[in-house]
Amino acid sequence: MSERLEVKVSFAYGEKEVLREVEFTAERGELLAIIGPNGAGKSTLLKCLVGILRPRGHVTFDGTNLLELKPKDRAKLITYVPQSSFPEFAFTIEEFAELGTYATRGSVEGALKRVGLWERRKEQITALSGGEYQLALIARALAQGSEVVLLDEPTSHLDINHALEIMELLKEMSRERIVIAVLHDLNLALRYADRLMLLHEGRKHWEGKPGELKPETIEEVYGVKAKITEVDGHRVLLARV
Ligand SMILES: Nc1ncnc2c1ncn2[C@@H]1O[C@H](COP(=O)(O)OP(=O)(O)OP(=O)(O)O)[C@@H](O)[C@H]1O
Repeated sequence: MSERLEVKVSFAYGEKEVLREVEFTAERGELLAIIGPNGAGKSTLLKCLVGILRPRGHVTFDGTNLLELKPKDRAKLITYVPQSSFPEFAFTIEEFAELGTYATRGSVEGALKRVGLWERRKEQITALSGGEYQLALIARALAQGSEVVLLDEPTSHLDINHALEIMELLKEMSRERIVIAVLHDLNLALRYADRLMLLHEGRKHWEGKPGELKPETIEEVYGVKAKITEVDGHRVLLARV
């Protein structure tokens, strides 16, 4: 088994071309961060990977083009955690985690324990704070048991403590699967990702390890002056207009 995701996709909303031959690979054991300015196509890319949108091209895992699979078969291999918005329906935390297509009792228990919500499983999902709800979303993805987990801005709306907690969890999850997260916080991306892919106007502008990102690349894409320095062994990005 190659345990590798190979992607080459293009996508248009009607006449509007949004992704242009975006090509990359991701390996098991890797946390890949997708970064880029607003409107670059990051969310669209995740939706294409998971099959919510139908791109041109291929999304291949271990030699199988996921785009050709039935949704149920695809769900075994790839899971998507959307941008956090609170559910309108009344579920308990446990029922919510069971919503994944392939969740089993055992996998739900393991997932809720992993994110620290097992003791609260009988509470209503609406009783959770934003950060806790994000953990419940991740538990639902974990319970599904997929090889590839995609997350759209998993740390948005979270305080720094909860954001770090989520990133630590993603890092741990990535040891035995492929985790791909859209991140707006470049410092979290620099600190936690094994690799970064920078999208700009629907194209892959740059790809590399956090240690390889140059301030000029940030300036080209975001239009801000950037400085990258090191604090406690981590690369830190400072930006100014
Ligand atoms: N349903 C849609 N119909 C038409 N255009 C859309 C649709 N959804 C997104 N777009 C457009 O596609 C482009 C890419 O949007 P997308 O949401 O993928 O970007 P993004 O990089 O995730 O942005 P952000 O960081 O602001 O969330 C934008 O120009 C957006 O206006």
